[in-house]
Amino acid sequence: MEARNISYSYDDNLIINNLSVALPERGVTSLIGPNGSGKSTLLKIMTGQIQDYKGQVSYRNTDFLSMPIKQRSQLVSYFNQRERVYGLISVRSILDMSNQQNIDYMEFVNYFGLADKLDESFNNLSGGQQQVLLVLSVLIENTNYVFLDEPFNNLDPLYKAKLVNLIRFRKQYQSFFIVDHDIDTLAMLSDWVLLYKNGMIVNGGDPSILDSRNLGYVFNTNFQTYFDGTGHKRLVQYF
Ligand SMILES: Nc1ncnc2c1ncn2[C@@H]1O[C@H](COP(=O)(O)OP(=O)(O)OP(=O)(O)O)[C@@H](O)[C@H]1O
Repeated sequence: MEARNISYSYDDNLIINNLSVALPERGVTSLIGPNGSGKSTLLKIMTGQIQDYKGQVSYRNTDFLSMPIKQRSQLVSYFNQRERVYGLISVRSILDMSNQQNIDYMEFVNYFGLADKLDESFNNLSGGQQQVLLVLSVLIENTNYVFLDEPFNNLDPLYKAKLVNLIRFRKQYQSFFIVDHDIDTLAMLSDWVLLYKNGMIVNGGDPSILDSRNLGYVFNTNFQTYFDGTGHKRLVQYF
């Protein structure tokens, strides 16, 4: 899937500036950049929720917006917790609504320990449980491309580890495009990292590009990198 020469403005503010990106058919690509810089906007463009952009989003050389809605919804799914609030709807109904392919989702429900919550309303879940449920409802859509906007928000270390491991398993079959501010988690999970600033991708490569110099440039603040006991490069922000 490819976005080519994308530009987008809200009112007269240019948010995305002639950006091009190609996503592979499998694996995890992450997009890292400052608050309010346009990352969610880019995801909305690539998933067809914003359509009045300049440039083109295509899948195997076919314009994405020209595809029938059904085909688009089998190709891409999108998660953004801020935009999914289900109030009194039950956990089971939320999952059933997403389950267009009739898969047995109980394995996922059990994996996240939500089996006893199936008949609870969305409002009665904790923040982390709501987050996990919503990511899960996107995963069971089982699309080729999965766009996740801040999937690790509100997750405790166990939930985070479970979600990371689930994505690691599923990336063999699907392509994930993830926006998040949890840089340490993205460094361990991603196959490719894109650094984003001022409406443009300013750097891209494997997670080794997440060093103090590149991140300092993107965020205008200070980072230090070090190697942990397992030999993984880790990153800390210092103040
Ligand atoms: N519907 C809208 N109308 C007008 N301006 C908007 C709208 N949505 C977003 N913006 C503005 O566009 C800019 C980019 O927003 P966006 O949500 O894409 O940023 P982001 O990089 O995802 O930020 P964050 O990391 O804080 O989630 C912000 O300045 C925001 O205020």
